[in-house]
Amino acid sequence: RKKPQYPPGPKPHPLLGHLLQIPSIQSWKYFDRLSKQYGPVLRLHLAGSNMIVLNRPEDAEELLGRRSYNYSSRPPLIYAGKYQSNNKRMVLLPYGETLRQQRVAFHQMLQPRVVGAYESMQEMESVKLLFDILQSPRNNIRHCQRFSASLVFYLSYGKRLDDDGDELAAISDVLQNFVQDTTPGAHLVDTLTFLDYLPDFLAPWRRKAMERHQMELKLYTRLVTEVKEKVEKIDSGFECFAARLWDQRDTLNFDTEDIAYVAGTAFEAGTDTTASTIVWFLMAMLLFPDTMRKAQAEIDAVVGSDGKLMPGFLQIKDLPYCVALTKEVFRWAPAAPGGFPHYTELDDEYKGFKIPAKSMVIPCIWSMHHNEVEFQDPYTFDPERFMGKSDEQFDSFAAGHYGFGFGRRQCPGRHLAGKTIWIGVTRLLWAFTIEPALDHQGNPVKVDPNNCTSGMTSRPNDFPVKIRPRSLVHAETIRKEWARQ
Ligand code: HEM
Repeated sequence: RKKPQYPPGPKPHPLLGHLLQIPSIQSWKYFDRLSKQYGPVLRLHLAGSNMIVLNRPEDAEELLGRRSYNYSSRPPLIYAGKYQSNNKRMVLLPYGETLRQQRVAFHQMLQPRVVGAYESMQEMESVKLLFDILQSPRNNIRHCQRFSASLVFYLSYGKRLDDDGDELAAISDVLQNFVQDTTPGAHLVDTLTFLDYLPDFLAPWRRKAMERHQMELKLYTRLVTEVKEKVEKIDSGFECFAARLWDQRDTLNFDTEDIAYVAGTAFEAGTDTTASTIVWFLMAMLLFPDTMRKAQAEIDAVVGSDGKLMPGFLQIKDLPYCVALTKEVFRWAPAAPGGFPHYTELDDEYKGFKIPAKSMVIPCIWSMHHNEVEFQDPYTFDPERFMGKSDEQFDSFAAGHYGFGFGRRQCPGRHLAGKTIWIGVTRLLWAFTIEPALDHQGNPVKVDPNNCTSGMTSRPNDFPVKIRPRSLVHAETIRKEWARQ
Protein backbone atom coordinates (compact mmCIF):
# COMPACT_ATOMS: atom_id res chain seq x y z
CA ARG A 1 0.00 0.00 0.00
CA LYS A 2 1.29 3.44 -0.95
CA LYS A 3 2.32 5.64 1.98
CA PRO A 4 -0.21 8.46 2.37
CA GLN A 5 1.02 11.81 1.07
CA TYR A 6 0.02 15.34 2.03
CA PRO A 7 -2.76 16.74 -0.16
CA PRO A 8 -1.37 18.73 -3.10
CA GLY A 9 -0.74 22.46 -3.14
CA PRO A 10 1.58 25.11 -4.60
CA LYS A 11 5.31 25.08 -3.94
CA PRO A 12 6.06 26.56 -0.52
CA HIS A 13 8.85 28.88 0.63
CA PRO A 14 11.42 26.68 2.45
CA LEU A 15 11.10 28.57 5.76
CA LEU A 16 7.83 30.47 5.73
CA GLY A 17 5.78 27.94 3.79
CA HIS A 18 2.83 29.65 2.13
CA LEU A 19 2.67 32.44 4.69
CA LEU A 20 3.38 35.15 2.15
CA GLN A 21 1.39 33.56 -0.68
CA ILE A 22 -2.02 33.50 0.98
CA PRO A 23 -3.59 36.87 0.26
CA SER A 24 -5.18 38.68 3.18
CA ILE A 25 -7.80 40.05 0.76
CA GLN A 26 -10.53 37.60 -0.29
CA SER A 27 -8.44 34.51 0.42
CA TRP A 28 -11.46 32.35 -0.49
CA LYS A 29 -11.02 33.24 -4.18
CA TYR A 30 -7.35 32.24 -4.00
CA PHE A 31 -8.40 28.86 -2.53
CA ASP A 32 -10.97 28.45 -5.29
CA ARG A 33 -8.33 29.11 -7.96
CA LEU A 34 -5.92 26.65 -6.32
CA SER A 35 -8.60 23.98 -6.18
CA LYS A 36 -9.04 24.22 -9.96
CA GLN A 37 -5.32 23.66 -10.38
CA TYR A 38 -4.53 21.09 -7.67
CA GLY A 39 -7.86 19.44 -6.80
CA PRO A 40 -10.54 20.00 -4.14
CA VAL A 41 -8.49 18.94 -1.09
CA LEU A 42 -5.46 21.22 -0.70
CA ARG A 43 -2.64 21.58 1.73
CA LEU A 44 -0.80 24.78 2.53
CA HIS A 45 1.55 25.32 5.38
CA LEU A 46 2.24 28.37 7.46
CA ALA A 47 5.63 28.45 9.13
CA GLY A 48 5.27 24.90 10.39
CA SER A 49 1.48 24.52 10.80
CA ASN A 50 -0.68 22.68 8.32
CA MET A 51 -3.70 24.19 6.66
CA ILE A 52 -6.05 21.84 4.80
CA VAL A 53 -8.59 23.55 2.55
CA LEU A 54 -11.76 21.68 1.56
CA ASN A 55 -13.44 23.03 -1.57
CA ARG A 56 -16.16 20.43 -2.07
CA PRO A 57 -19.10 19.80 0.28
CA GLU A 58 -18.77 16.02 0.10
CA ASP A 59 -15.27 16.24 1.62
CA ALA A 60 -16.39 18.72 4.30
CA GLU A 61 -19.42 16.56 5.15
CA GLU A 62 -17.25 13.46 5.49
CA LEU A 63 -14.48 15.05 7.54
CA LEU A 64 -16.22 17.80 9.54
CA GLY A 65 -19.52 15.89 9.72
CA ARG A 66 -19.06 12.12 9.86
CA ARG A 67 -15.59 12.32 11.40
CA SER A 68 -16.55 15.26 13.61
CA TYR A 69 -15.04 13.58 16.71
CA ASN A 70 -11.68 14.59 15.25
CA TYR A 71 -12.49 17.78 13.33
CA SER A 72 -14.54 19.89 15.75
CA SER A 73 -11.90 21.91 17.53
CA ARG A 74 -10.73 25.41 16.63
CA PRO A 75 -7.15 26.50 15.99
CA PRO A 76 -5.83 28.01 19.22
CA LEU A 77 -5.61 31.78 18.94
CA ILE A 78 -3.28 33.17 21.57
CA TYR A 79 -4.20 36.82 21.20
CA ALA A 80 -7.97 36.65 20.67
CA GLY A 81 -8.70 33.34 22.48
CA LYS A 82 -6.34 33.09 25.42
CA TYR A 83 -5.84 36.75 26.40
CA GLN A 84 -8.66 38.75 24.87
CA SER A 85 -11.42 36.19 25.63
CA ASN A 86 -9.89 34.43 28.65
CA ASN A 87 -10.85 31.17 26.85
CA LYS A 88 -14.57 31.90 27.23
CA ARG A 89 -15.64 32.81 23.71
CA MET A 90 -17.57 29.99 22.15
CA VAL A 91 -16.62 30.64 18.52
CA LEU A 92 -12.95 30.14 19.45
CA LEU A 93 -13.27 27.36 22.04
CA PRO A 94 -11.45 24.08 21.52
CA TYR A 95 -13.62 20.96 21.48
CA GLY A 96 -14.40 19.88 25.03
CA GLU A 97 -16.69 20.23 28.03
CA THR A 98 -16.89 24.06 28.06
CA LEU A 99 -17.88 24.11 24.41
CA ARG A 100 -20.44 21.34 24.95
CA GLN A 101 -22.10 23.26 27.78
CA GLN A 102 -22.20 26.49 25.83
CA ARG A 103 -23.69 24.73 22.79
CA VAL A 104 -26.37 23.14 25.01
CA ALA A 105 -27.31 26.64 26.22
CA PHE A 106 -27.46 27.93 22.63
CA HIS A 107 -29.48 24.96 21.47
CA GLN A 108 -32.14 25.52 24.13
CA MET A 109 -32.52 29.07 22.95
CA LEU A 110 -32.22 28.65 19.20
CA GLN A 111 -33.72 25.28 18.22
CA PRO A 112 -36.48 25.48 15.57
CA ARG A 113 -39.31 24.85 18.10
CA VAL A 114 -38.25 27.82 20.24
CA VAL A 115 -37.36 30.12 17.35
CA GLY A 116 -41.08 30.31 16.40
CA ALA A 117 -41.60 32.41 19.55
CA TYR A 118 -39.41 35.22 18.17
CA GLU A 119 -41.56 35.90 15.10
CA SER A 120 -43.40 38.91 16.54
CA MET A 121 -40.09 40.50 17.55
CA GLN A 122 -38.66 39.84 14.06
CA GLU A 123 -41.74 41.40 12.48
CA MET A 124 -41.52 44.44 14.74
CA GLU A 125 -37.83 45.05 14.01
CA SER A 126 -38.42 44.61 10.29
CA VAL A 127 -41.02 47.40 10.41
CA LYS A 128 -38.38 49.59 12.06
CA LEU A 129 -35.98 48.67 9.23
CA LEU A 130 -38.53 49.75 6.61
CA PHE A 131 -39.28 52.92 8.54
CA ASP A 132 -35.59 53.82 8.87
CA ILE A 133 -34.97 53.24 5.16
CA LEU A 134 -38.04 55.28 4.28
CA GLN A 135 -36.72 58.16 6.41
CA SER A 136 -33.10 58.07 5.21
CA PRO A 137 -32.57 55.65 2.33
CA ARG A 138 -28.90 56.62 1.91
CA ASN A 139 -27.93 55.12 5.27
CA ASN A 140 -29.21 51.71 4.23
CA ILE A 141 -26.12 49.77 5.40
CA ARG A 142 -26.36 51.33 8.87
CA HIS A 143 -30.05 50.48 9.03
CA CYS A 144 -29.38 46.85 8.09
CA GLN A 145 -26.74 46.69 10.85
CA ARG A 146 -29.13 48.18 13.35
CA PHE A 147 -31.88 45.75 12.36
CA SER A 148 -29.76 42.65 12.94
CA ALA A 149 -28.03 44.05 16.04
CA SER A 150 -31.29 45.05 17.66
CA LEU A 151 -32.86 41.63 17.09
CA VAL A 152 -30.02 39.68 18.63
CA PHE A 153 -29.69 42.24 21.41
CA TYR A 154 -33.35 41.81 22.32
CA LEU A 155 -33.02 38.06 22.20
CA SER A 156 -29.96 38.09 24.45
CA TYR A 157 -30.87 40.82 26.95
CA GLY A 158 -34.65 41.22 26.65
CA LYS A 159 -34.58 44.92 25.73
CA ARG A 160 -34.39 46.90 22.52
CA LEU A 161 -31.28 48.85 21.63
CA ASP A 162 -31.64 52.44 22.80
CA ASP A 163 -32.36 54.93 20.02
CA ASP A 164 -29.42 57.25 20.79
CA GLY A 165 -27.10 54.50 19.57
CA ASP A 166 -24.70 54.54 22.59
CA GLU A 167 -25.22 50.89 23.40
CA LEU A 168 -24.89 49.90 19.75
CA ALA A 169 -21.69 51.95 19.44
CA ALA A 170 -20.13 50.34 22.55
CA ILE A 171 -20.98 46.83 21.51
CA SER A 172 -20.03 47.43 17.86
CA ASP A 173 -16.59 48.51 19.08
CA VAL A 174 -16.12 45.16 20.78
CA LEU A 175 -17.34 43.41 17.67
CA GLN A 176 -15.02 45.32 15.39
CA ASN A 177 -11.99 44.58 17.59
CA PHE A 178 -12.93 40.93 17.67
CA VAL A 179 -13.34 40.67 13.88
CA GLN A 180 -9.98 42.39 13.38
CA ASP A 181 -8.19 40.32 16.01
CA THR A 182 -9.38 37.00 14.57
CA THR A 183 -8.54 37.84 10.96
CA PRO A 184 -5.79 35.44 9.85
CA GLY A 185 -2.41 37.11 10.16
CA ALA A 186 -3.69 39.87 12.48
CA HIS A 187 -1.24 38.96 15.28
CA LEU A 188 2.21 37.48 14.73
CA VAL A 189 1.99 35.48 17.96
CA ASP A 190 -0.75 33.31 16.42
CA THR A 191 1.65 32.18 13.69
CA LEU A 192 4.94 32.28 15.63
CA THR A 193 3.54 30.84 18.87
CA PHE A 194 6.91 30.85 20.67
CA LEU A 195 6.43 34.63 21.02
CA ASP A 196 4.01 33.83 23.85
CA TYR A 197 7.00 32.78 25.97
CA LEU A 198 8.34 36.33 25.94
CA PRO A 199 8.10 38.22 29.23
CA ASP A 200 5.49 40.98 29.46
CA PHE A 201 7.94 43.83 28.88
CA LEU A 202 8.89 42.32 25.50
CA ALA A 203 5.29 41.48 24.59
CA PRO A 204 3.23 44.71 24.76
CA TRP A 205 0.53 43.07 22.61
CA ARG A 206 -0.34 40.85 25.63
CA ARG A 207 -1.25 43.80 27.81
CA LYS A 208 -3.34 45.27 24.97
CA ALA A 209 -5.24 41.98 24.57
CA MET A 210 -5.88 41.78 28.32
CA GLU A 211 -7.09 45.38 28.38
CA ARG A 212 -9.54 44.52 25.63
CA HIS A 213 -10.71 41.57 27.70
CA GLN A 214 -11.37 43.80 30.70
CA MET A 215 -13.23 46.30 28.57
CA GLU A 216 -15.54 43.78 26.94
CA LEU A 217 -16.05 41.84 30.16
CA LYS A 218 -17.17 45.04 31.88
CA LEU A 219 -19.71 45.77 29.14
CA TYR A 220 -21.04 42.21 28.88
CA THR A 221 -21.21 41.83 32.67
CA ARG A 222 -23.16 45.06 33.04
CA LEU A 223 -25.72 43.84 30.49
CA VAL A 224 -26.26 40.43 32.12
CA THR A 225 -26.30 41.92 35.62
CA GLU A 226 -29.19 44.18 34.59
CA VAL A 227 -31.00 41.05 33.42
CA LYS A 228 -30.29 39.31 36.74
CA GLU A 229 -31.84 42.18 38.66
CA LYS A 230 -34.99 41.94 36.55
CA VAL A 231 -35.16 38.15 36.93
CA GLU A 232 -34.84 38.39 40.70
CA LYS A 233 -37.92 40.54 41.05
CA ILE A 234 -40.58 38.12 42.26
CA ASP A 235 -42.85 36.84 39.48
CA SER A 236 -41.12 39.05 36.97
CA GLY A 237 -41.53 36.38 34.25
CA PHE A 238 -38.71 38.21 32.46
CA GLU A 239 -37.59 36.15 29.45
CA CYS A 240 -34.43 36.31 27.34
CA PHE A 241 -31.29 34.31 26.66
CA ALA A 242 -29.36 35.82 29.60
CA ALA A 243 -32.36 35.22 31.94
CA ARG A 244 -32.35 31.52 31.03
CA LEU A 245 -28.62 31.35 31.59
CA TRP A 246 -29.03 32.78 35.12
CA ASP A 247 -31.82 30.24 35.79
CA GLN A 248 -29.67 27.35 34.69
CA ARG A 249 -26.31 28.53 35.94
CA ASP A 250 -25.94 25.58 38.35
CA THR A 251 -26.92 22.89 35.85
CA LEU A 252 -24.65 24.42 33.24
CA ASN A 253 -21.94 25.11 35.78
CA PHE A 254 -21.57 28.72 34.62
CA ASP A 255 -20.06 31.61 36.57
CA THR A 256 -20.85 35.28 35.85
CA GLU A 257 -18.03 35.56 33.32
CA ASP A 258 -19.36 32.52 31.43
CA ILE A 259 -22.85 34.00 31.31
CA ALA A 260 -21.49 37.35 30.19
CA TYR A 261 -19.53 35.79 27.32
CA VAL A 262 -22.20 33.31 26.21
CA ALA A 263 -24.80 36.07 25.84
CA GLY A 264 -22.21 38.38 24.27
CA THR A 265 -21.19 35.67 21.79
CA ALA A 266 -24.74 35.42 20.47
CA PHE A 267 -24.60 39.10 19.73
CA GLU A 268 -21.16 38.96 18.12
CA ALA A 269 -21.82 35.92 15.97
CA GLY A 270 -25.31 36.95 14.92
CA THR A 271 -25.00 40.63 14.07
CA ASP A 272 -22.42 41.05 11.34
CA THR A 273 -23.38 37.86 9.51
CA THR A 274 -27.07 38.81 9.37
CA ALA A 275 -26.45 42.43 8.39
CA SER A 276 -23.96 41.44 5.67
CA THR A 277 -26.46 39.01 4.17
CA ILE A 278 -29.10 41.74 3.84
CA VAL A 279 -26.61 44.12 2.25
CA TRP A 280 -25.68 41.39 -0.24
CA PHE A 281 -29.38 41.06 -1.00
CA LEU A 282 -29.58 44.77 -1.89
CA MET A 283 -26.66 44.36 -4.27
CA ALA A 284 -28.22 41.26 -5.86
CA MET A 285 -31.37 43.29 -6.58
CA LEU A 286 -29.32 45.86 -8.49
CA LEU A 287 -27.56 43.24 -10.55
CA PHE A 288 -30.52 40.90 -11.13
CA PRO A 289 -33.63 43.13 -11.20
CA ASP A 290 -35.82 40.44 -12.82
CA THR A 291 -35.67 38.45 -9.60
CA MET A 292 -36.89 41.50 -7.68
CA ARG A 293 -39.85 41.94 -10.03
CA LYS A 294 -40.73 38.27 -9.82
CA ALA A 295 -40.68 38.30 -6.00
CA GLN A 296 -42.79 41.47 -5.93
CA ALA A 297 -45.34 39.88 -8.27
CA GLU A 298 -45.54 36.90 -5.91
CA ILE A 299 -46.02 39.14 -2.87
CA ASP A 300 -48.66 41.29 -4.61
CA ALA A 301 -50.61 38.19 -5.62
CA VAL A 302 -50.78 37.13 -1.95
CA VAL A 303 -51.34 40.40 -0.03
CA GLY A 304 -52.62 42.62 -2.83
CA SER A 305 -50.76 45.27 -4.79
CA ASP A 306 -52.45 48.29 -3.17
CA GLY A 307 -49.79 48.53 -0.43
CA LYS A 308 -52.26 48.31 2.45
CA LEU A 309 -51.19 44.96 3.84
CA MET A 310 -47.61 44.00 4.71
CA PRO A 311 -46.63 40.33 4.28
CA GLY A 312 -45.60 38.47 7.44
CA PHE A 313 -44.80 34.99 8.72
CA LEU A 314 -48.49 34.04 8.32
CA GLN A 315 -47.99 34.08 4.56
CA ILE A 316 -44.62 32.30 4.38
CA LYS A 317 -46.05 29.11 2.82
CA ASP A 318 -47.69 31.19 0.09
CA LEU A 319 -44.43 32.91 -0.79
CA PRO A 320 -42.14 30.10 -2.01
CA TYR A 321 -40.21 32.38 -4.37
CA CYS A 322 -39.28 34.67 -1.47
CA VAL A 323 -38.06 31.61 0.47
CA ALA A 324 -36.01 30.51 -2.56
CA LEU A 325 -34.66 34.05 -2.97
CA THR A 326 -33.50 34.09 0.67
CA LYS A 327 -31.64 30.82 0.18
CA GLU A 328 -30.11 32.11 -3.03
CA VAL A 329 -28.69 35.12 -1.13
CA PHE A 330 -27.01 32.69 1.30
CA ARG A 331 -25.60 30.79 -1.68
CA TRP A 332 -24.67 33.57 -4.08
CA ALA A 333 -22.84 35.65 -1.47
CA PRO A 334 -22.19 33.70 1.73
CA ALA A 335 -21.57 36.06 4.67
CA ALA A 336 -18.66 33.88 5.83
CA PRO A 337 -17.20 32.96 2.42
CA GLY A 338 -13.94 31.54 3.74
CA GLY A 339 -15.73 29.39 6.37
CA PHE A 340 -14.64 29.29 10.02
CA PRO A 341 -11.54 27.14 10.55
CA HIS A 342 -11.87 23.76 12.30
CA TYR A 343 -8.89 21.95 13.85
CA THR A 344 -7.88 18.28 14.04
CA GLU A 345 -6.96 16.51 17.27
CA LEU A 346 -5.57 13.26 15.79
CA ASP A 347 -3.69 12.11 12.69
CA ASP A 348 -6.08 10.99 9.96
CA GLU A 349 -6.04 9.60 6.44
CA TYR A 350 -8.52 10.55 3.74
CA LYS A 351 -8.65 9.56 0.07
CA GLY A 352 -5.04 8.44 0.38
CA PHE A 353 -3.95 11.79 1.86
CA LYS A 354 -2.49 12.24 5.31
CA ILE A 355 -4.07 14.89 7.49
CA PRO A 356 -1.93 15.36 10.59
CA ALA A 357 -3.16 16.19 14.09
CA LYS A 358 -3.22 19.95 14.84
CA SER A 359 -4.08 20.91 11.25
CA MET A 360 -6.31 23.87 10.58
CA VAL A 361 -9.13 22.68 8.30
CA ILE A 362 -10.96 25.32 6.29
CA PRO A 363 -14.26 24.58 4.59
CA CYS A 364 -14.16 27.12 1.76
CA ILE A 365 -17.87 27.92 1.49
CA TRP A 366 -17.35 30.30 -1.42
CA SER A 367 -15.73 27.58 -3.56
CA MET A 368 -18.53 25.14 -2.70
CA HIS A 369 -21.20 27.65 -3.69
CA HIS A 370 -19.52 28.46 -7.00
CA ASN A 371 -19.04 24.95 -8.25
CA GLU A 372 -20.70 24.58 -11.68
CA VAL A 373 -21.52 20.91 -11.11
CA GLU A 374 -23.78 21.51 -8.12
CA PHE A 375 -24.90 25.05 -8.99
CA GLN A 376 -25.19 25.64 -12.72
CA ASP A 377 -24.11 29.10 -13.82
CA PRO A 378 -23.02 29.85 -10.23
CA TYR A 379 -22.30 33.57 -10.59
CA THR A 380 -25.89 34.24 -11.65
CA PHE A 381 -28.30 35.08 -8.85
CA ASP A 382 -31.17 32.74 -9.61
CA PRO A 383 -33.70 31.79 -6.89
CA GLU A 384 -35.29 29.29 -9.31
CA ARG A 385 -32.54 26.81 -8.41
CA PHE A 386 -34.22 26.41 -5.00
CA MET A 387 -37.78 26.21 -6.33
CA GLY A 388 -40.00 23.20 -6.86
CA LYS A 389 -38.62 21.00 -4.14
CA SER A 390 -42.10 20.62 -2.56
CA ASP A 391 -42.28 20.93 1.24
CA GLU A 392 -38.56 20.35 1.58
CA GLN A 393 -38.13 23.96 0.47
CA PHE A 394 -39.70 25.25 3.68
CA ASP A 395 -38.06 22.76 6.06
CA SER A 396 -35.01 24.80 6.76
CA PHE A 397 -33.37 27.93 5.43
CA ALA A 398 -30.07 26.12 5.97
CA ALA A 399 -30.90 23.29 3.52
CA GLY A 400 -29.52 23.20 -0.02
CA HIS A 401 -26.41 25.32 0.60
CA TYR A 402 -23.45 25.39 3.03
CA GLY A 403 -23.54 28.97 4.32
CA PHE A 404 -23.91 27.92 7.98
CA GLY A 405 -20.91 25.60 8.14
CA PHE A 406 -20.51 21.97 9.10
CA GLY A 407 -20.68 19.24 11.73
CA ARG A 408 -20.68 19.91 15.46
CA ARG A 409 -19.62 23.52 14.96
CA GLN A 410 -22.42 24.32 12.51
CA CYS A 411 -24.02 27.70 13.25
CA PRO A 412 -26.47 27.32 16.17
CA GLY A 413 -28.23 30.53 15.08
CA ARG A 414 -29.14 29.30 11.60
CA HIS A 415 -32.89 28.84 12.20
CA LEU A 416 -33.21 32.29 13.69
CA ALA A 417 -31.00 33.84 11.00
CA GLY A 418 -32.96 32.22 8.14
CA LYS A 419 -36.24 33.65 9.38
CA THR A 420 -34.70 37.06 10.14
CA ILE A 421 -33.36 37.35 6.61
CA TRP A 422 -36.63 36.11 5.12
CA ILE A 423 -38.79 38.67 6.90
CA GLY A 424 -36.30 41.47 6.22
CA VAL A 425 -35.93 40.65 2.53
CA THR A 426 -39.62 39.92 1.88
CA ARG A 427 -40.76 43.15 3.50
CA LEU A 428 -38.08 45.22 1.74
CA LEU A 429 -39.31 43.76 -1.55
CA TRP A 430 -42.92 44.51 -0.64
CA ALA A 431 -42.09 48.08 0.31
CA PHE A 432 -39.43 49.37 -2.04
CA THR A 433 -38.10 49.46 -5.56
CA ILE A 434 -34.36 48.93 -5.35
CA GLU A 435 -32.55 50.45 -8.33
CA PRO A 436 -29.10 51.62 -9.41
CA ALA A 437 -28.30 55.19 -8.44
CA LEU A 438 -27.74 57.58 -11.36
CA ASP A 439 -24.50 59.48 -12.05
CA HIS A 440 -24.32 63.15 -13.07
CA GLN A 441 -25.12 62.28 -16.69
CA GLY A 442 -28.14 60.27 -15.61
CA ASN A 443 -26.52 56.88 -16.31
CA PRO A 444 -26.93 54.00 -13.84
CA VAL A 445 -23.87 53.59 -11.60
CA LYS A 446 -22.39 50.11 -11.95
CA VAL A 447 -21.80 48.08 -8.79
CA ASP A 448 -19.28 45.28 -8.45
CA PRO A 449 -19.71 42.29 -6.12
CA ASN A 450 -15.92 41.85 -6.06
CA ASN A 451 -15.65 45.16 -4.23
CA CYS A 452 -16.29 43.74 -0.76
CA THR A 453 -14.72 43.56 2.69
CA SER A 454 -12.36 40.74 3.74
CA GLY A 455 -12.23 38.95 7.07
CA MET A 456 -14.17 36.22 8.83
CA THR A 457 -17.26 37.83 7.31
CA SER A 458 -17.63 39.78 4.10
CA ARG A 459 -20.09 42.35 2.78
CA PRO A 460 -20.05 44.79 -0.14
CA ASN A 461 -18.17 48.03 0.48
CA ASP A 462 -20.56 50.99 0.49
CA PHE A 463 -22.24 51.30 -2.89
CA PRO A 464 -24.76 53.77 -4.29
CA VAL A 465 -28.32 52.50 -4.52
CA LYS A 466 -31.69 54.16 -4.95
CA ILE A 467 -34.37 52.79 -2.67
CA ARG A 468 -37.82 54.32 -3.08
CA PRO A 469 -41.25 53.27 -1.82
CA ARG A 470 -43.34 51.38 -4.37
CA SER A 471 -46.26 53.78 -3.80
CA LEU A 472 -47.50 56.46 -1.42
CA VAL A 473 -49.81 53.88 0.14
CA HIS A 474 -46.87 51.55 0.84
CA ALA A 475 -45.09 54.45 2.56
CA GLU A 476 -48.18 55.32 4.56
CA THR A 477 -48.64 51.71 5.70
CA ILE A 478 -45.02 51.60 6.91
CA ARG A 479 -45.53 54.80 8.95
CA LYS A 480 -48.79 53.55 10.43
CA GLU A 481 -47.33 50.16 11.32
CA TRP A 482 -44.33 51.78 12.98
CA ALA A 483 -46.55 54.15 14.95
CA ARG A 484 -48.52 51.14 16.24
CA GLN A 485 -45.40 49.38 17.67
C1 HEM B 1 -26.91 35.11 8.10
C2 HEM B 1 -26.59 34.86 9.34
C3 HEM B 1 -25.54 33.88 9.79
C4 HEM B 1 -24.59 33.21 9.06
C5 HEM B 1 -24.35 33.24 7.55
C6 HEM B 1 -23.82 32.41 10.01
C7 HEM B 1 -22.78 31.58 9.65
C8 HEM B 1 -22.01 30.88 10.55
C9 HEM B 1 -20.90 30.02 10.21
C10 HEM B 1 -20.41 29.75 8.78
C11 HEM B 1 -20.38 29.52 11.36
C12 HEM B 1 -19.19 28.57 11.50
C13 HEM B 1 -19.62 27.13 11.37
C14 HEM B 1 -18.46 26.16 11.34
O1 HEM B 1 -17.54 26.30 12.13
O2 HEM B 1 -18.46 25.24 10.50
C15 HEM B 1 -21.15 30.08 12.46
C16 HEM B 1 -20.91 29.84 13.79
C17 HEM B 1 -21.64 30.39 14.82
N1 HEM B 1 -22.80 31.14 14.72
FE1 HEM B 1 -23.63 31.80 13.01
N2 HEM B 1 -24.30 32.65 11.26
C18 HEM B 1 -25.36 33.53 11.19
C19 HEM B 1 -26.15 34.00 12.22
C20 HEM B 1 -26.01 33.65 13.55
C21 HEM B 1 -26.89 34.07 14.63
C22 HEM B 1 -28.14 34.93 14.45
C23 HEM B 1 -26.37 33.56 15.80
C24 HEM B 1 -26.86 33.67 17.22
C25 HEM B 1 -27.89 34.32 17.64
C26 HEM B 1 -25.17 32.82 15.44
C27 HEM B 1 -24.35 32.17 16.35
C28 HEM B 1 -23.22 31.46 15.99
C29 HEM B 1 -22.29 30.90 16.97
C30 HEM B 1 -22.38 31.03 18.48
C31 HEM B 1 -21.30 30.22 16.23
C32 HEM B 1 -20.10 29.46 16.79
C33 HEM B 1 -20.41 28.00 16.89
C34 HEM B 1 -19.23 27.19 17.41
O3 HEM B 1 -18.09 27.63 17.34
O4 HEM B 1 -19.45 26.06 17.87
N3 HEM B 1 -25.00 32.88 14.07
N4 HEM B 1 -22.15 30.89 11.94
